[in-house]
Amino acid sequence: MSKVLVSDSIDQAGIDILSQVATVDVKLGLKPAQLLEIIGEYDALMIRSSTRVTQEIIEAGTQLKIIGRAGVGVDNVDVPAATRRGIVVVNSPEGNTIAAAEHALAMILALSRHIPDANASVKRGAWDRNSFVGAEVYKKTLGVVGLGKIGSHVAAVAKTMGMKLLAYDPFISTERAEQIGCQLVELDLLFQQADYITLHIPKTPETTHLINATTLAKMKPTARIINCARGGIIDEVALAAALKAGKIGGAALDVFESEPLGESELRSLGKEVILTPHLGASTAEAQVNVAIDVAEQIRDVLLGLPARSAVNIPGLGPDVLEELKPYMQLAETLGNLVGQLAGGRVEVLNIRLQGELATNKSQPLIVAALKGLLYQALRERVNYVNANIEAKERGIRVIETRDASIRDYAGTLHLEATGTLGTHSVTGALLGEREIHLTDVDGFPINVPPSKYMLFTLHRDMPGIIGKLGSLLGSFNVNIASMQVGRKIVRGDAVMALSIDDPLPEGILDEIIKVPGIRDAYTVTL
Ligand SMILES: NC(=O)c1ccc[n+]([C@@H]2O[C@H](COP(=O)([O-])OP(=O)(O)OC[C@H]3O[C@@H](n4cnc5c(N)ncnc54)[C@H](O)[C@@H]3O)[C@@H](O)[C@H]2O)c1
Ligand SMILES: O=C(O)CC[C@@H](O)C(=O)O
Repeated sequence: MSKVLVSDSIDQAGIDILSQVATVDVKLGLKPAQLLEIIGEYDALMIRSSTRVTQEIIEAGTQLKIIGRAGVGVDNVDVPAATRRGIVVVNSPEGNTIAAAEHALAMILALSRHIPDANASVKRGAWDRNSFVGAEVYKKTLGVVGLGKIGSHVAAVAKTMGMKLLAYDPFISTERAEQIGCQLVELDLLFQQADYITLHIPKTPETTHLINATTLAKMKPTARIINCARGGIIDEVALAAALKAGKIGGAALDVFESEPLGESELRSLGKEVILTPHLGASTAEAQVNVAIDVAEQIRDVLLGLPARSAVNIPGLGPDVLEELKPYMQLAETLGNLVGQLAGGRVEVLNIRLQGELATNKSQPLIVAALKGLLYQALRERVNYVNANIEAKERGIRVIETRDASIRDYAGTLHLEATGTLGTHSVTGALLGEREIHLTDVDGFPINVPPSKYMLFTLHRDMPGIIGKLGSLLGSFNVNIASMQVGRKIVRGDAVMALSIDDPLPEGILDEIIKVPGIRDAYTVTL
C-alpha cells in the first residue's frame, strides 16, 4: 500500500479520502532535518504553508510521486526541483477564494469601525464611545488591485454596499472589468482617488514593494490599505512610517514579508492598524474544500490517474505525456517569453504548429503555450486545466494554424502575441530530443537556448554597439553568459539576445535604450 505523509494541519475530510488508498501518517511540526530523514519512505506528501519542501527534501524523497498543497500558493515548494524529478505538484486554485475575499471585506469594515480596538476596550471593562467613531464605506471609492478570482468577489460585494469601484489589472479587459462593475484605471489614478485600496495580486518581481514610500505618498491622507494577498507586496517599513506621519489613514494586513511576523513597528501602532496571522483561507468551509480537492488528486495520482490541477505536469495519460513533454516545455517557455516581450494585456495569440507538430495530437501544446503566456499574470494559479478558460475570460483570441511542411527542424512552434503595447513573436524548436532553442525573435533568426534571465534589444546593426552595451552592463555589474545577434541584412535592423547571470538591476533598461542605435530593450525571466 502507498504511504502518504501529511505534515501540516489538514481537514479530516482530506485524510479520509487519502486513507481509501494509502497508509496516512500525520506528523505536524517536523523540523527540516526530521522531514529529510523520513521523506524517503513516502509516495506522497500533503502540506499547507508551514512545511518548506526544498530541493534537498525532494531529492531525499526517492519514492515521491506527488506533493499536494492544500491551498493556492506553492511558494513553499521548489517546483522546478520537483519537475526535474518527475514529481507532480498539485494545488487547489479556487478552494479558498471566497474565504480570502470575505477576510478582505471583513478587514475593510473592521478598519472603518475600529472593531478590534473597540472590542478590546469593552473586554478591558471600559465603555468608551468617543474614541471609536468610524467611517462609512457607502459611497466611498474602493480601489481593487488585481481583478482575478478574489478581487472580483470583493468588488461584487463592495458594490452591493454602495461603494464606487476602481480597478487596476493590466491583464484584464475593460469589458470584463465593466461586467464586474469596475472602472479600469491606471494605478496612479487608483492610488490618488481611492478611499480604500485592497490588494489581490500575486507576489512577483513586479509587485514586490508595489506599495512603497513613493506610492504611499500618492494616496489620500485618509486612505486605508488592505493586504490579504501576499506579504512583500507592501514595504512594511515604509507603511509604518506613512501611518505614523499621518500620510495615510489606516492599514489592515493578513500577510507579511516574513511569517510569522517578527519585530515590527506595525505592532506598536494604534487602532488605525489591524494585523491578522495569515487567516485569509482559515474558514471551516475553505479548509474542507482545499483538503478534499488536493486529497482527491493525490488519491488519483497514486492510482495512476491524472491530476486535475497540476502546477507542473499536465493531466495527460503517461504515454502521450512522455511523447509530448519536451514540446510542452517548449510551448510553455515560448508562451512565457512572448507574453513578457508583449507586456501589458495580450488580445490575440497566433500559434503556428509546423512540421511534425502539425497534427491534432499537438492540441495540448496550445494549452501549454497559454499557460506560459498567462504565467506573468496568474503565476501558480494557471495550470493545464484552467489555461484555456482563463484565456477566454481575459478575452484573449487564440488563432491556430498548422503547416506540415518540414523546414530546418522536425517540428517548430511559432507564437505571435498582439496586445495593448504592440506585437511580438518568437519561434522555437527542439535540438536533439529535448533541448529547447529559440530560433527566431520578432522575425530575426537566432539560435540560442533560453536561460532564466535574458535581455533582448532591437537595434541598428552597426560597429561598436555590442561593445557599448557590454560596457554598460559591466558598469552595472551584470555578467553576460552568452550573446547572439540576429539580422536579416547587414547594417539593417537586428535583434540581440543575451543570457545574463542575474536579473537586471532596476533602471538599467532606461540606460540601455539611451545607447545610440538601440531602439528597444526587453528583459525577461523564464
Ligand atoms: N490571505 C490568504 O490566506 C490568501 C488566500 C488565498 C489567496 N491569497 C492570495 O490572494 C491573491 C489573489 O488570489 P486570486 O485567487 O484572486 O488570484 P487570481 O490569479 O485569480 O487573480 C490575480 C489577478 O492579479 C492580476 N495581476 C497579476 N499581476 C498584476 C500586476 N502586476 N498588477 C495588477 N494586477 C496583476 C492578474 O491578472 C489576476 O487577474 C494571491 O496573491 C493569492 O496567493 C491569499
Ligand atoms: O492557510 C493557508 O494554508 C494559506 C492560504 C493561502 O495563502 C494560499 O496560498 O492558499
